[in-house]
Amino acid sequence: MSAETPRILFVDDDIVTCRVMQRNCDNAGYACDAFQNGADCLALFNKQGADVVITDLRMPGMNGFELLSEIRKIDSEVPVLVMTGYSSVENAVEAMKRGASDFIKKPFDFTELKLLVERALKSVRLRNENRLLKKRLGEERHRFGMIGDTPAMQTLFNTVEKVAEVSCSALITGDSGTGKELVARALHDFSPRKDAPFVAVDCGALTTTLLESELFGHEKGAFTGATQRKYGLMEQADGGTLFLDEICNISDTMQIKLMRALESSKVTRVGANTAVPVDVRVIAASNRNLEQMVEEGHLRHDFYHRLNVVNIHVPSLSERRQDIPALVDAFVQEFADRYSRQVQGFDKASLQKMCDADWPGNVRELRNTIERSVILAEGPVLHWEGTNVPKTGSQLPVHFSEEAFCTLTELEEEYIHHVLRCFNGKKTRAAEVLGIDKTTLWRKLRRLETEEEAV
Ligand SMILES: Nc1ncnc2c1ncn2[C@@H]1O[C@H](COP(=O)(O)OP(=O)(O)OP(=O)(O)O)[C@@H](O)[C@H]1O
Repeated sequence: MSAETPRILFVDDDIVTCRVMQRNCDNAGYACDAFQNGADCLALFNKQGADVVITDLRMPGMNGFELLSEIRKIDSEVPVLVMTGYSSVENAVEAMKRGASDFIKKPFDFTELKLLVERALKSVRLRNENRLLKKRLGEERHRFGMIGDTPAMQTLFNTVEKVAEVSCSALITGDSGTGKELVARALHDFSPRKDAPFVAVDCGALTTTLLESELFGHEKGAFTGATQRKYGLMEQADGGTLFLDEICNISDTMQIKLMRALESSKVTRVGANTAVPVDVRVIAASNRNLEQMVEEGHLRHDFYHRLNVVNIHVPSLSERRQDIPALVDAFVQEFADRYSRQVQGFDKASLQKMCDADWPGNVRELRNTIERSVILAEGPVLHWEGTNVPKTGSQLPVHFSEEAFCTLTELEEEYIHHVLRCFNGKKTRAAEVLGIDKTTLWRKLRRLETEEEAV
């Protein structure tokens, strides 16, 4: 028997009908199990499933309607054909209402039944093919681990595909949370450099001196605290990709040093006399208008052009609202799995509100909103009121006292540390929950540390 042999479960309390049916099915090339009661059929269906179930309606014990309802609880799609010797319109209507795919009047000849079985099998085949096709289409549309069905995202995916092939520098622009880092990773993962490291540096998080030592490394004794040689990130990324995030925050001195390293493909560790050859592809990202920064003199013209060989712009979420339902679905699924929550998705009105909202924090903000909704879910259907709902006191995770007051700065410090503690010090997660980018969090923490040192 081949794996494609259709499996039929047949139920009729008359033993002769069962035997005839089995014989006819054998001859027709179906694998048929026949039962004289609904409970036995249900037990096997529960264990192995079937391609088609054919059941009589009037039977002692579990009748055909009850069997149909039980099967529908397990499988909402398997075709169930009902047979009835007491053919009445009411029975047929009732059977179809309960989810039967077809019905047949008794007595019938096998050729007649076979036609119905073939029709049912064909509809199952078509549905499966359709699903497969949709899945394939979906995979094509959701490329590089990114969701995006809109023309803007399809254009982006095509550009990523082309740019990934070559090793040129690329500048990724777009608002915070639009997915620039995902694009950078895709450029690396789909490039010939994919087996070498992808090294990301948050340029906004480090002072010029620290960034220099991070990027270029240093020799033992190069400065106080340099107790041993350190290989810089550029050397670590050798053969791979160096991702410079928040490039707009880099100082003039560093722009010059970095440009020199990129032009010569060599780095000089801090405190070293000789340069070491490196082969890195540089991808930079910024959420600021770099052309304007060049015009205003905050960014070097030559540095900007060195990075901007190809510009990949990631559109903000409000420019591609049609992607919101697919993103919502994917994030609901992701967080339902992660937090083991039995949730189906948002109700229609909430989904509409999500599609209409502005999402200044873009995909990151949408993702965080969904994560929160899934964690706090009170039932299988999620509900979202919108971003503009004022928070009541009880929703705030801090307790305010009428006797003791603190400054906003103190409150901010307290809250940042609270969130960091909740996420075991993980700054990326903390920044997401706080609704700020990583650089801003780093800056705030640096400011707090400096203030503590000064006390
Ligand atoms: N198209 C997308 N499909 C699925 N997830 C996405 C998509 N775009 C962004 N995300 C998710 O949104 C979050 C923010 O993305 P990412 O960090 O790449 O943004 P960014 O533009 O680099 O942000 P920033 O400028 O603040 O560094 C991440 O969790 C990312 O996985």
